[in-house]
Amino acid sequence: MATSTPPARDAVLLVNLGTPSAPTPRAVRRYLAQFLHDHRVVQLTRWLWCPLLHFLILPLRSPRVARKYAEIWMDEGSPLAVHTRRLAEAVQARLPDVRVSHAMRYGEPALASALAGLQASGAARILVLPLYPQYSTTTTASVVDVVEAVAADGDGVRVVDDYAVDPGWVSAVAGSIRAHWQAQGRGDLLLFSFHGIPQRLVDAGDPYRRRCEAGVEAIAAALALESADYRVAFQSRFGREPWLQPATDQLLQALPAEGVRRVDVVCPGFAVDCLETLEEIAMQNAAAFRAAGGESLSYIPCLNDAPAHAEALAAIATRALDAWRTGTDGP
Ligand SMILES: C=CC1=C(C)c2cc3[nH]c(cc4nc(cc5[nH]c(cc1n2)c(C)c5CCC(=O)O)C(CCC(=O)O)=C4C)c(C)c3C=C
Ligand SMILES: [Fe+2]
Ligand SMILES: [Fe+2]
Repeated sequence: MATSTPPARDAVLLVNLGTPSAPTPRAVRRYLAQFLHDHRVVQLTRWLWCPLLHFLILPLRSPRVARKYAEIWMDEGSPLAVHTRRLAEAVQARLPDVRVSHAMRYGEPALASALAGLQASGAARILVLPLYPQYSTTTTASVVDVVEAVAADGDGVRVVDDYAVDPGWVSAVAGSIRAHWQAQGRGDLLLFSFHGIPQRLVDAGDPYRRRCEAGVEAIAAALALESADYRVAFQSRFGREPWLQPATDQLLQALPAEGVRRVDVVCPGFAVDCLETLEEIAMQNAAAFRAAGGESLSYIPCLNDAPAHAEALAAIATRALDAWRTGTDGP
């Protein structure tokens, strides 16, 4: 008699930011509209922000950003979508007794539907693992907003809030930098570039900058780096208000005058490669660095679906699920 596999009682849902479904102005506009209506991302009041967004930002930005997506688009889709899907498969291979899937905060597969689907399938424990190593109100808290809206009492769903100094993840990032240096040679300086956020949010208590710096310290220690060997900067500024400093693009253009001819750039805030790493860093900033007198910018890819990354995330999920099952952590 044929037997069917019982549904896994525990589930892990990897959640990434999201990305357009196509490199076209229309698809980019749809994605940006959802993203930029999130009050965790833009805090302006609706009556001020909506006219600006609908009549100025979306019409002007969507075609320009669509051209950038077209430059990095893969045969199977947007790099962020492709790498996130492959990462989820790699984590699943390491957790045979748990159902692993992925969802996006903006766009598809939608986080709310993925959660509702897991609940309907009878999963007893759903562990949401946002693919943001460093907690921020702009990213992780926005995932929590959706979780709380779908699982009103929080019962059966938990969220990992941060893994900025998790030893497995730190060792995976350090290992990827070491491997890059072995294969490509080492530059004069290593730049850690993180996505920025408005300085105003950090002043109001967002721990993001501290979490980025704590992670850098741990990675630098794992690589036995001296403080002169590396710098930290923040990229991808959006809007006019002050964002975290120093800005990656400005720092890169100042480095040649300080005698830095070859720079290595790693982006440990991004779990997988995306527009902000492949286009902004590896294309745009690399060209600007050379134009400012630098010789070469060597981009160190994100962990993507590397075995060490999948192992680190699987271990984080296993620890959280074990603590949940045995009641050895708080709710
Ligand atoms: C890794 C963490 C991220 C933080 C923190 C973050 C904050 C943040 N982002 C914007 C605005 C935009 N970000 C855009 C792209 C984008 N952002 C992240 C991650 C973080 N954002 C990723 C992974 C990506 C790439 C997505 C992809 O499809 O590859 C964009 C879209 C592109 C563009 O129009 O330039 C915007 C807009 C704000 C305002 C913000 C904090 C307040
Ligand atoms: Fe609106
Ligand atoms: Fe962003």
